[in-house]
Amino acid sequence: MMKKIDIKILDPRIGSTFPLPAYATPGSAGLDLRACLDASVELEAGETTLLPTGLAIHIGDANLAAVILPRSGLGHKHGVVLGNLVGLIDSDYQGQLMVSVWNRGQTTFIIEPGERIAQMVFVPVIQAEFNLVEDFDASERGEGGFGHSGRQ
Ligand SMILES: O=c1ccn([C@H]2C[C@H](O)[C@@H](COP(=O)(O)OP(=O)(O)OP(=O)(O)O)O2)c(=O)[nH]1
Ligand SMILES: [Mg+2]
Repeated sequence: MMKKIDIKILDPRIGSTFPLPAYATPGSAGLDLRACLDASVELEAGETTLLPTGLAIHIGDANLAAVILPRSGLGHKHGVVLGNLVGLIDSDYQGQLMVSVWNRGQTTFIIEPGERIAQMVFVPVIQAEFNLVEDFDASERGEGGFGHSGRQ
């Protein structure tokens, strides 16, 4: 199912020099986000930097959000992941989409203008209304967690 999401172009190069985010294949879950840069950025080993995308979206529906995730090739081969591990875009956020990139690798990584540096996935959200109770209805797990059931 496709859903219309309002998008604003903040940098005139978006839509010409740098393509708008688009699904690469009909089955893609993620839209690649590009670094909207004037010049390449050298990200030294261990360094984190915040990159602009030149775009803003307004999701405008509390039952939707977007998450920004690493690209697996960048993360696995180059150690370039996200400084916040996962970015969460609230449905009422109207500012520029920013990507925090962290070079957790051992070597400098050069980010070129327009490079696809992360991906964004729209996800359904349910906002909870808390129902205060003294005791929960019993469940099979109860309070067991954190490896409670062993490793095999
Ligand atoms: O990778 C990210 C993460 C967040 N945001 C924007 C959208 C999001 O709605 C807003 C706030 O993010 P979050 O709530 O995770 O950050 P915070 O540190 O709690 O900031 P705030 O006090 O503004 O909520 O920042 C991005 O552009 N990129
Ligand atoms: Mg917040």
